[in-house]
Amino acid sequence: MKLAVIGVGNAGSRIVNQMLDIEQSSGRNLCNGNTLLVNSTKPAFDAPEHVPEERRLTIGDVYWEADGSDIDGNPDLAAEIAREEKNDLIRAFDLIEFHQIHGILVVAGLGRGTGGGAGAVVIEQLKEICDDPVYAVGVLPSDSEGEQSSLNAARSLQSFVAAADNVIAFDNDAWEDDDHPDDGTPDSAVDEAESGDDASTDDDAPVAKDDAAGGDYTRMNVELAKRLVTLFAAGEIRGSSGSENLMDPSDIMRTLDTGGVSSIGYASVDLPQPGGVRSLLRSVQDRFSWMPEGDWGSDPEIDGDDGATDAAKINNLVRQAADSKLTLPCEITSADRALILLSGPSRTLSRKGFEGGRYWLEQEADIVDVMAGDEPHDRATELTVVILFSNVTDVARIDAIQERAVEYQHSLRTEGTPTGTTNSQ
Ligand SMILES: Nc1nc2c(ncn2[C@@H]2O[C@H](COP(=O)(O)OP(=O)(O)OP(=O)(O)O)[C@@H](O)[C@H]2O)c(=O)[nH]1
Repeated sequence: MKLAVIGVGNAGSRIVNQMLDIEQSSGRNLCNGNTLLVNSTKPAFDAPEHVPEERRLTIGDVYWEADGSDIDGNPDLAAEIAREEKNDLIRAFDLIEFHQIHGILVVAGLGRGTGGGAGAVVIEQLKEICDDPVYAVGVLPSDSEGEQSSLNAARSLQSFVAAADNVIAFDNDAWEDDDHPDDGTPDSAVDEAESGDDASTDDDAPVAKDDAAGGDYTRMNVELAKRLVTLFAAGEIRGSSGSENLMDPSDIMRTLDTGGVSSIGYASVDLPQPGGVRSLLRSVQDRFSWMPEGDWGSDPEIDGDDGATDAAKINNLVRQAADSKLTLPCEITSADRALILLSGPSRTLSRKGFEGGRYWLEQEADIVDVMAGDEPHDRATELTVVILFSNVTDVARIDAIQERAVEYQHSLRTEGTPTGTTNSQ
């Protein structure tokens, strides 16, 4: 699938930048340069910067010059400024080659001002000028950010859901937790680790908390970006061979057609690598992407000639992805639709295992509409399963944010003074 990706606010800008970093390193072509950042300040990046200067729009300059204030956590002011500077937004949208893409992804953090406030206006404006679906990624603040952040997030999430075709959510609260490495790790993954299998759901690794300037979020941004790029760029790998079960953009669009809030699960397993001359040939080929995929004869060690083992591995990986820490932890049985993507070298993509995993998910999550597709990636060193759960409705974290927001709003009305805190980036 080809998407234009637009980051709004600091979080949105960093996550989009991280997506582009992964797009480049994984050899996928998700957006073909169709990127844009919209912000009220200059964001600090946690990866090499991939969005050229001319694709970065700064809003609100006139305000700051006039009265010295800035958005500083106020989504209403951010939305007002974005509406007033609508013409600049529309001019910036001209940089997007709409004929090249299937949809647009707007990425923003919802706990403060610019992402939640201006982000909603960006989505509304895009919906007015193009017929392609506009999806959003909404990052929910962690509990420690205080009541004001919960109120901002509750309100912004509502406007994102109303304006966008679907909102994929990421819960900082669930992902920042490095004190409890077992939190969210599925029992199956623990079993695997104990039995020596190298399958991983990536959620058992601690989240890095280094410096300011977005450094606290580096690990989270990588995890989120990896899931988004693997899902949306399925089939956009340079030099990948065809497959009868190839993931089609229309399947992803149909899955997201439900509207509402969605969540992503992910699991991967390393594959044994070839040695000797085969390895040398492969590394030469990797350096020169114009070289055709080599067929150097079969190597039973990596070619997965044991169909039963491959089928079991894939079946197991689907279960692990469903049980993994989701971008937004939720009750998967409350999803309307799901989509399973399997990515890896074509020789390891066992149809039987995939169908088994799909059947398991249908039963386990009680979802009638489970779509599935694969992405042959002959240079991949791992087998990956991504599951998209669309329109999940049983989400404890969203309930908690809404409750906290209502209580805070009530306290503002009765006491008249804010009791929450807002954190800057
Ligand atoms: N996952 C992730 N979350 C972030 C990151 N930066 C900030 N956040 C979250 O996103 C929310 C919004 O923060 P920012 O993006 O810095 O704020 P903003 O939208 O630019 O708004 P203003 O600071 O008011 O201009 C915060 O409440 C955090 O929960 C990031 O790099 N990654």
